[in-house]
Amino acid sequence: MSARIIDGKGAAAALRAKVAVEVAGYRAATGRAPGLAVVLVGEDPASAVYVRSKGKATLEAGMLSFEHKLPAEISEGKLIDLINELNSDPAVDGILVQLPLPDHIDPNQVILAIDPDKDVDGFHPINAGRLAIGLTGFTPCTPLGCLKLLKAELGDLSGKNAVVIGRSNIVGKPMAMLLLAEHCTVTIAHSRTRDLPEVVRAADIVVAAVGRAGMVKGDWLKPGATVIDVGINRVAGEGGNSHLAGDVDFASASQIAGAITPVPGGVGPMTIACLIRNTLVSAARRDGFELPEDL
Ligand SMILES: NC(=O)C1=CN([C@@H]2O[C@H](COP(=O)(O)OP(=O)(O)OC[C@H]3O[C@@H](n4cnc5c(N)ncnc54)[C@H](OP(=O)(O)O)[C@@H]3O)[C@@H](O)[C@H]2O)C=CC1
Ligand SMILES: Nc1nc(=O)c2c([nH]1)NC[C@@H]1CN(c3ccc(C(=O)N[C@@H](CCC(=O)O)C(=O)O)cc3)C=[N+]21
Ligand SMILES: [Mg+2]
Repeated sequence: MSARIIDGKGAAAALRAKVAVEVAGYRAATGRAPGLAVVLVGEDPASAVYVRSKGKATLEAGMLSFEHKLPAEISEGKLIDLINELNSDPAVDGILVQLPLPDHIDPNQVILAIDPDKDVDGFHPINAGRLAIGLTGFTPCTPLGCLKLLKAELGDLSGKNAVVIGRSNIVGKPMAMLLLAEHCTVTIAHSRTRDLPEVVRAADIVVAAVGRAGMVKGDWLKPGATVIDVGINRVAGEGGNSHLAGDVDFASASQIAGAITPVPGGVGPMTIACLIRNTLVSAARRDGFELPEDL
C-alpha cells in the first residue's frame, strides 16, 4: 500500500490565490492595501530565506511588505521601540518578528510588546488564550496550515484520535487546541512520553513537530493514518551537500499511512500562505470588510 501524497505546495498556491482575490476587493472597497511588517534581527541565513519568501508572497497577494533588518547586537529595548512604532502605524496590519532571536533578547518580552490585534503569528498570550477558550483572535500559521490540509484530506475530523508529537508554544500546543476544537480526541506527546510508538499506533491523525529528522517510523503508524510532517531539518548528505528532511521517515511511513505530507512541499508553504491570510484578516477586521467564512 502506498500513501496519497498531500500537496501542500499546491494547496498553498490555491490559498494564496484566494487571498489575492479578496485583497483586490479589500483595496477597491477601502482604497488601501493590507500591510505586513517583518522584523529580522541578525544574519541567520535560514531566517533570511524565510523572510524573503514571506515578503515575496505578501507582494504577490497585492499587499504591502515592510521589512526591518536589524543588527544582531540591537538591544531588547530598541527592538521593542520599533515594535511600538509598528503598533501605532496605521499602514501596518500585521507584525511578525522572525524567531529565533539572539540570546540576549527575551522572545517572550518581544512577543508581549506586539499589539495582539496585529499579531498575525498568533504568538501573543492574548491570542493563545483566545484560541484556548474559543474566542476570535489569530491562529498560529503553521498549525492553521496543518488543520487546513487535514480538513481538505479528511473532511469532518470529529471523533478522530489525533496524536501531536511536540508541545512547543508555536506549533504543538496550538495544534492540539485546534484539533480539540474540531472534536478530535487529542494526545500531546513530548520527550518524556513513554512508549511513543505505542501512543502513535492509536492515532488516526499524526502531527509530528519535533525537530528530529526521520524519527517517526512507518511501523509506528496505524495503517491508513493521515500523517502531517511539520519538521524542517537540514541534514548533511554526501559530498558536502545538505537537504531538508521532515520528522517522519518518509520512505517507511508512506508504505503504511493513508496520506502523508512531504518535506519540502508540505506544511512549510502552507505556513506562508496562512501568514498572508492572517494579514488580510487583520486588515479586514480593522475596516469591517467582510471575508468568506472559510478563508
Ligand atoms: N513547516 C513550518 O512551517 C515550521 C516547521 N517547524 C519545524 O517543526 C519542528 C518543531 O518545531 P518547534 O515546535 O519550534 O520545536 P521545539 O524544539 O520548540 O519543540 C520540539 C518538541 O519536540 C519534543 N521532542 C523532542 N525530542 C523528542 C523525542 N525524542 N520524542 C518525543 N518528543 C520529542 C520536545 O519535547 P519537550 O517539550 O519535552 O522538550 C518539544 O516539545 C522543527 O523541525 C522546526 O524546524 C517549526 C515551525 C514552522
Ligand atoms: N515569527 C516566526 N514565525 C514563523 O512562522 C516562523 C518563525 N518565526 N521562525 C522560523 C519558522 C519556520 N517557518 C517556516 C516557514 C516556511 C517554510 C517553508 O516554506 N519551507 C519550504 C522549504 C524551504 C526551503 O527550501 O528551505 C517547504 O517546506 O517546502 C519553512 C519554515 C516559519 N517560522
Ligand atoms: Mg522552537
